[in-house]
Amino acid sequence: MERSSLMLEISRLSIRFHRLDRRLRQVHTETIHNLHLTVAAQEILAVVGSSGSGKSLLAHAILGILPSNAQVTGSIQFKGEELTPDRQRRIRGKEIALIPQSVAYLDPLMRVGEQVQQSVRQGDPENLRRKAFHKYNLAEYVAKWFPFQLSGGMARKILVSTATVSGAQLVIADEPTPGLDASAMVETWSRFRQLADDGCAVMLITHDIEAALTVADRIAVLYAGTVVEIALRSDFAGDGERLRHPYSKALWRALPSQQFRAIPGYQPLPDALPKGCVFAPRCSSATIECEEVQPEPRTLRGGEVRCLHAT
Ligand SMILES: Nc1ncnc2c1ncn2[C@@H]1O[C@H](COP(=O)(O)OP(=O)(O)OP(=O)(O)O)[C@@H](O)[C@H]1O
Ligand code: NI
Repeated sequence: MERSSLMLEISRLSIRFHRLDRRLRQVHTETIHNLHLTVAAQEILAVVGSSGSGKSLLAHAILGILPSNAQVTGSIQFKGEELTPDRQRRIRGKEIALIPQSVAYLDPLMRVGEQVQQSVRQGDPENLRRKAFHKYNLAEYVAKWFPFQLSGGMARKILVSTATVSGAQLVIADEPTPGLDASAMVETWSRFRQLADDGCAVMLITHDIEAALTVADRIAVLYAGTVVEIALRSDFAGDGERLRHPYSKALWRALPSQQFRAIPGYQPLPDALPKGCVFAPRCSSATIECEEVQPEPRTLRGGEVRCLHAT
């Protein structure tokens, strides 16, 4: 991918939490470690991973809204320049927009139409808000409502509309579709496609790999706080033979359409990570080396993989 078209470039990102244990000793848990990924303009990158794999933390790190006991190391670049805390504050909600996982992020004291209109930076706010409402079949009078009057699905539509009318160049959507009916879901995906086609970079965070495959160009597979593979959408086919990492293959084969072949075991918790490859304890092809060494990401067949044995 051409460097100039890269909107977001993350390398060696780690997030550690400090807290005191019962004996008032400092303990650290590393919830994201040595994570790499890129999102280019005109691209939808899906970040998939099971609950607790670090998806929301990744989004919050990019926006600079992690809790104060989180320590971030590594590099996050936006349009080729480091995202410092100061720059994050300046461009958040403007050049970079978040569709948060929780509808609790809506301002409870502001009418929802106003919330959507406030995020518009280019064009006529009311006109853009009306169009967004129309596409989502939201009645015009809903604009005057407060968040507590909305159903879960309506609140979700407001959140997506707020981000998509903002004119941001990078949109990060953290599980944007729970509570949406099928037609609203299709509308959301087509909005994201439209944004990307207009030059925006979209990062779609989801645990729903099938949903990701309907809309994403590339898929980053997150496991225990790190990206184990970046695959192309077309790699998720057949029996998963084109996928590079054993965990991605396992995710694919566990889907209902692929006969639910789940692998035994659990994703390790941040405070009990294995010494070597994070997936080694569950991997049927793991060797002694895998238990000792953390594999670095490497390019393979047009994607990326973090596995010593992938071919
Ligand atoms: N403020 C915090 N302090 C300590 N640990 C945290 C904090 N917030 C999150 N974590 C831990 O970081 C890990 C990743 O959390 P995160 O919310 O990013 O997961 P997720 O992939 O978004 O999950 P889900 O799909 O359920 O939304 C979890 O193990 C969680 O317990
Ligand atoms: Ni989350």
